[in-house]
Parts: sequence; structure tokens; C-alpha cells
Amino acid sequence: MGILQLLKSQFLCHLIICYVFLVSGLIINLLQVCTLPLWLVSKQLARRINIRLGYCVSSQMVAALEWWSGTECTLYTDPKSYPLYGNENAIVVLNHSFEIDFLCGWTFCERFGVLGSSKVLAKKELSYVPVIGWMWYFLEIVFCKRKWEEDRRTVAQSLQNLQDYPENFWFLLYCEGTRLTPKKHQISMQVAESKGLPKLKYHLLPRTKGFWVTVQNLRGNAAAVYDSTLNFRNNETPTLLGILNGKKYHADLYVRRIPLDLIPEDEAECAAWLHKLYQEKDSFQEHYTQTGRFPGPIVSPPRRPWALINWLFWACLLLYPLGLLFAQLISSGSVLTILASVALCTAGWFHAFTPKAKSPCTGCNSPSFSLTIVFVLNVP
Ligand SMILES: CC/C=C\C/C=C\C/C=C\C/C=C\C/C=C\C/C=C\CCC(=O)SCCNC(=O)CCNC(=O)[C@H](O)C(C)(C)COP(=O)(O)OP(=O)(O)OC[C@H]1O[C@@H](n2cnc3c(N)ncnc32)[C@H](O)[C@@H]1OP(=O)(O)O
Ligand SMILES: CCCCCCCCCCCCCCCCCC(=O)OC[C@@H](O)COP(=O)(O)O
Repeated sequence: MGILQLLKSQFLCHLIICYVFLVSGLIINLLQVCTLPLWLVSKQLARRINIRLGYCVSSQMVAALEWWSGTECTLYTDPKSYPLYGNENAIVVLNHSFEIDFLCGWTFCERFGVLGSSKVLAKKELSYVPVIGWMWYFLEIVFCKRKWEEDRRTVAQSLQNLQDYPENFWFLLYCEGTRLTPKKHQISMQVAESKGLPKLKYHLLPRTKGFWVTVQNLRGNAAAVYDSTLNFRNNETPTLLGILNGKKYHADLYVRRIPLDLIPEDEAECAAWLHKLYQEKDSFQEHYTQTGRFPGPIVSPPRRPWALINWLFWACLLLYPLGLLFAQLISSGSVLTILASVALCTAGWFHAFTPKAKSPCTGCNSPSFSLTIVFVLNVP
């Protein structure tokens, strides 16, 4: 193990990264609250400010992926579609199979300049999570309760609110509705069978209502659907804890741009279209398993320095007062205070990262990320 790799596995480094993320995140949440009066005066200016504040938070996780872990993200796509990415609004349909799939999505958002404005159809519970969830509230993220009777109205309304959004955005939809596990896959395929639909090997049966309502309400606003299929080389099972430990992964993303006009307006036809799309996605995953690559050429956008610069800025700002506090602690000479501080930090770390035999996020048996926050989120 090299010195750098050893450093990346150190508890102190993890503590620093988490400290910077949490404290800067809470400061940004506070700044976002301060923008509330501005919404009444200039909604578009308030939105633009919140996009930049949001970037300060989400780009820290991107920096951890790109610069700390050095994870490589490769894009397979049609070179003719490439110039449009980041220059139009789009609905992104992505498979939900990995703990860090959203983070790889964010990485591409960052590289195409739409990270601050990126959106998702997220479960309501996520809106209560400090930092990320509170930030999303100000970024007009669309939340659903996964109760169609309520969602059909609220989701449609939230999407309509995006009609005059001032910057290009990508709207992410995990049509599978939940992260893939062997158990969920089994149940899902029973549903597929009962509906007379072909079985999928690598995906859950897509939930079609959210897709239909999204397409209907973003017509005239979004130009295309980006059908995105993600996988990792060498059967890697990437985790957030792995990223924090500086483990390098290799993500491959296959993106097909489908103009929104090609998607049927009728609900039943739209549902059938989505089922067909998932059958195609399944065949791309099969191709990847067989050959180790997706079809089509590689046109990878390079990583940009902004996420790293943003992290360095917050680190300088927040580590200085922490250093002062630390110096004061040492100079106090109180062994009891020092021991109590060390115990508090260690307890916090163990509370946050507890390796479990079976992760509620992935259902796989790897020692996986289990931040308490995410554990709570996965409680049904
Ligand atoms: C160039 C680069 C391109 C791309 C880069 C990639 C990405 C970057 C883009 C943006 C990034 C932005 C942000 C990312 C950051 C973070 C994201 C993090 C987290 C969010 C994750 C989530 O929260 S996922 C959960 C929430 N989302 C969803 O659920 C969406 C999908 N769900 C739906 O659409 C649902 O329909 C619904 C929620 C709208 C309503 O749900 P409800 O359950 O009430 O209704 P359903 O219709 O779904 O259910 C009833 C029907 O379903 C059938 N059924 C029952 N059991 C099952 C089953 N197990 N599987 C499938 N179907 C089932 C049932 O029979 C009913 O069928 P009917 O035919 O009768 O309708
Ligand atoms: C590398 C990290 C550096 C910073 C350290 C601090 C990390 C803080 C992490 C905050 C993470 C917030 C992630 C939000 C996205 C969570 C994804 C998620 O939870 O998806 C839920 C879906 O799957 C559906 O869940 P189910 O209820 O169906 O099951």
C-alpha cells in the first residue's frame, strides 16, 4: 500500500472530510433560508443563487469520487448527441442498482455544467435529511410519497413549476422506484409474469406512472429522454464508504438521447414504451456482462477542477477554526477534556459507519456503506 493510499484509509482524513461536508452543508442550508425573502422579490435570482449554493454541497461528494477516490467515469454515447448534453433540459432514466449510482450521475452533471440545477423524483423521506434534503427543498426537487393518488397531483404541480426554470436541468427518474436487491427482483418478476411482460435479468420492472406524469408535464420544457445504463467494471460493488476510503472504481455509463416527441402521449402506450425501453436496457447490461463494454463509441468528458477548488475553499475556511479549537484543547492540559473529545469523535464515527453483513441499500454482502442517515432513510 502506497503512502497516499494509507493516508486515504485514515480515520482522521474521513473525519475531516465529513466535518467539512456537514458544517459547510449546514452553513449553506442557513444561507438558503436567507434567500427566502428574495423569492418574493426576484424568483429567478433566488433560483440562480440556490443553484450555486447547491453546487457547493453536491460538488463536495463529486470531489470525493473524482479527486479523492480517483474513480474513472467513462461515457458511451453517440458523438452527434454529445454537444447537446448540458445545453438542453432532459429527463434522465437511470438503472438503480448501485449505492453510488446517484453520485456517478452527479459526476456527469458536474462535467456537463448542470450539477447545481440537477433534479430528481425522490422519495419524500429524503427531504427531511439535514444538508442534502434541506438543500433539495430550495432546489425545487420533486418529492413523491409513492402513493399514486397523492403523487399524481403533487408531482405534476412540482413539474409544472419548472416551466420557467432559469437554467438547464436534468431531471433524474429511477423508474424502478427502489434499489435492486435479489429479493425485490424476485417479487418484481412475479409482477411481470402476472402482467404477461417479459422478465428482466438486470432490472426491476419499471413503475410507469411517474415516467408518464413526468413526460407529460415536461413536454415543451425538456427536449429529450437520456436513457442511461450504468455498470462497473470487474463486478465491482462500489460503496460510499469505499469512496471515503479512497477506493478507485471504474464506472461505465451508456447514454442514448431519445427526443421527447417520440414518446407516446397516451398513458397506456407510454407505459408500453417504457417497458420496451427496460427490455432494451436489459440487453445492454447483458452485452456489458458478455463483453465488458457497452455498445457505441466512448466520448468521455474530462473532469473539471471546480469541485476540488470548492472543497479546498470550504476546507480552508472550516479547518482553521477547528485547528484553533484543537490548539486550545491541547494547551488546556486537561487530560479529561482531551479524552472526552477523542471518545466523542470516535463514537460519532462508529455511529455513522457501521459495517453490516447485509446492507439495506444494496442487498449485497460486501462490507458496505451504512451512514446512519442512509440507514434511517431505508427504513420503510
Ligand atoms: C450524459 C449523462 C447522462 C446522464 C447522467 C445521469 C444522471 C444524472 C442526472 C441527475 C442527477 C440528479 C440527482 C441525483 C441525486 C440523488 C438521487 C438520490 C435519490 C433518489 C432515489 C429515490 O428516492 S427512488 C424512489 C422515488 N422515486 C420513484 O419511486 C420513481 C418511480 N416510481 C414511480 O414512478 C411511481 O409510479 C410513483 C412514485 C409515481 C407512484 O407510486 P405507486 O406505488 O403509488 O404507484 P405505482 O404505479 O408505481 O404502483 C402500482 C402499480 O405497480 C405495480 N406493482 C406492484 N408491485 C410492483 C413491483 N414490485 N414492481 C413493479 N410494479 C409493481 C402494480 O401492479 C400497479 O400496476 P398497475 O398496472 O395497476 O398500475
Ligand atoms: C464520499 C462522501 C463525502 C461526504 C461524507 C458525508 C456523506 C453524506 C452522505 C449523504 C448522502 C445522501 C444521499 C442521498 C441519496 C440517497 C439515495 C437513496 O436513499 O435512494 C433511495 C432509493 O434507493 C429508494 O429507497 P427505498 O426506500 O426504496 O429502499
